[in-house]
Amino acid sequence: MLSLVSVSNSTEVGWFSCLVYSTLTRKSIQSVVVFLPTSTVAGTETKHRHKVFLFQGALRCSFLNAVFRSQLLNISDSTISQILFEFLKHKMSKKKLNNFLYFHSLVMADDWEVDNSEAGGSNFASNDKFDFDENANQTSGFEGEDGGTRKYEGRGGNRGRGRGGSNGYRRNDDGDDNGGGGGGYRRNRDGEDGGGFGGRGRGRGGGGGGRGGYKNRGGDRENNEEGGFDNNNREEDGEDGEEPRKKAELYIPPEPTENEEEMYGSGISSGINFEKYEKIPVKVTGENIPAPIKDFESSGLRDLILANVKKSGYTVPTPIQKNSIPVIKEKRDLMACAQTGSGKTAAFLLPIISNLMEDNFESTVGSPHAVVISPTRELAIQIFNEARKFAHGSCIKICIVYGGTGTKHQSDNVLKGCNILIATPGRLNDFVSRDYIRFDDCRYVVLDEADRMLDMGFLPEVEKVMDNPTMRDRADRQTLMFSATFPEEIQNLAGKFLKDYVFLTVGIVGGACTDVEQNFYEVSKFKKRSKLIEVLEENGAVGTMVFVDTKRNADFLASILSETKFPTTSIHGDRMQREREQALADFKSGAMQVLIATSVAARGLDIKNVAHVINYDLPSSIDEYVHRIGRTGRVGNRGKATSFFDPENNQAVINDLVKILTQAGQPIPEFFTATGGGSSSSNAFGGSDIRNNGQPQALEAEEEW
Ligand SMILES: Nc1ncnc2c1ncn2[C@@H]1O[C@H](COP(=O)(O)OP(=O)(O)OP(=O)(O)O)[C@@H](O)[C@H]1O
Repeated sequence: MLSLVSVSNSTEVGWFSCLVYSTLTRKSIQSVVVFLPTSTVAGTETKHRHKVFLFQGALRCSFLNAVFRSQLLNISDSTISQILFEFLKHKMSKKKLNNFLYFHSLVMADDWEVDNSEAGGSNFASNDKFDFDENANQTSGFEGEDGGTRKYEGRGGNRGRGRGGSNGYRRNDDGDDNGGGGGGYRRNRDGEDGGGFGGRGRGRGGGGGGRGGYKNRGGDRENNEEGGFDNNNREEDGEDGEEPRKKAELYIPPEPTENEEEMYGSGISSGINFEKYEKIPVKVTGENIPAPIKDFESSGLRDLILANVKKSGYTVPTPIQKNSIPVIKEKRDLMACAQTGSGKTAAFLLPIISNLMEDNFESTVGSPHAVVISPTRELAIQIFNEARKFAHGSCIKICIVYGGTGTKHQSDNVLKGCNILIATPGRLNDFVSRDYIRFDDCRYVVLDEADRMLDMGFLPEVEKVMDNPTMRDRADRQTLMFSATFPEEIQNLAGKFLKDYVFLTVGIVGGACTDVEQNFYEVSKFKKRSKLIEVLEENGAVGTMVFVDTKRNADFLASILSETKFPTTSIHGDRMQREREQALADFKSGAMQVLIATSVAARGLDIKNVAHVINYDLPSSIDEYVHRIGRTGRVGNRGKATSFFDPENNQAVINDLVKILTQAGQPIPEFFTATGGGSSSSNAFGGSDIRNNGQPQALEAEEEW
């Protein structure tokens, strides 16, 4: 049997020798073909050298990756062997080769090396004769294959995927899938045979598009929220330089709905454990703390808002709302922390809208009265929709500006009048620098997911906003910060933007939602993929969010799952904004059962019917874990989270996980202790008012948590 192994770049050479060694030691494997960018294979065990066939150069890597992945995509072995044969014989034309390079956009998943064990054996018939000639393969004639815009039109045989270019990972058995680029990974069962192997039928396959980042879209200067973020390990755009840069796309988002049913039907209905919120201990510290409200009716919110609250299906305020609403109404600054899915958005929007209605400030074009900043575009859109529903029927105008979209459309909206502006920081600063937006009238600055907004990734953008010459002094504005997690070091940083603030915590700072059942499996990275399918089979796939660490793995897994019975899409920072929104819409509507996501979707997103969150890759930060699993089990509903614990890579987070599990009353997996645990990042969660200025004022009896 001939086994195929490939490494894609020199950074992977480290694990390479071990891989080759372990591959070779498996008795059934007689030969290993190695495609390397350099001749680094020298370190391979010499006794196996006779079994190793070497090919050098990036093209070989791309090609073999393509072949390798083709196999996963169910191209028959005979097809692969034919391709390989042709290739090795130097008879393959560039045109034909391109046909297979189509797959390259999905072959670079981080865990791809694991496939060596699962799929590395290509099952070539042992009598396949390949004339391996290392030197003869040095010249490819295809260098730069990844640099330009690749066209993968019409060559079929390989199944394209997706539909209409909008969202990827869909099957299209009709073969008509011309839809504008960027969809990627389309399946086209009837792809035109452009001369490839085994192609048949008609239609246009391809699509590709790939990753590669999309800086400079529409001339935006935004940065931070652009690429999404992966737990502070943001993959830089075009990092591997192997794939074409995504074309800029002028995306104009659809107009928000005016249909009341849609507007008010978007929220999650409160669940069976909603009443348990009342038992969560609340602590408030600071000077002259306003008393909490008991219900919406006596909250002092304007009647119109109360009517809209009712239309939203809210009958009782959650603890964060009971305590925040009076603080904000009384024009105090606030740093607030409450568990995921407990209604923080309404806790700041309702009193701000009410105050603005009362104060009736004069409006100046481009000078909003309140600015809400969110770390991700999708969260900004969600807050925008929430604000629209609470302000519906009033004179308060809500606007949104966020990256990945046409600037003109958004600036036009802002210039039509804007009382409350929801923004991602990059686009906000871009608009400020173009003088579309000023902060002279800005009475409220809200940082949603405040700890994220103040961490290293976003802090410079936030400082830019706060230090803008037009920004009102902190004494003349209210600054409000909300999150489910608030590490002490971030609280320290936050202090400089706040004045005489109230510090409010519902439950334990950074604690996980107790309505989420948390399960763990010990899974090595080599087994994650099959485990994922097993878990989906067991639990049902509908409403499952799967978190992975890298954008490429998100794409890769989505493409693999789409080959199964689970309709799957993905969201991450390298997808076009149109695709991101479409992916979310498809997941929300149920058209897609599974959403594979990077951490760009970890915070804030409030999606109905998310039944299950799977951490395919456990995040290294416990806060990140808390946010991710908080996509389920919201407003008193029960949810389930399953995490794959990789003993090789996840030791460092064990102690923090143990604390989180203990606090949430969840069982601790036995293998946590068996594997010995790791060091805990001491202040990773928990905490109290860092000002330590006197006794916390317990507003409600403290109960066991
Ligand atoms: N008083 C209430 N009664 C019933 N439902 C509510 C109430 N307040 C908010 N909700 C609903 O609860 C859901 C979660 O609210 P929200 O998104 O504001 O949570 P959050 O605390 O901001 O969560 P996260 O930390 O994940 O951002 C939303 O669907 C919202 O409409």
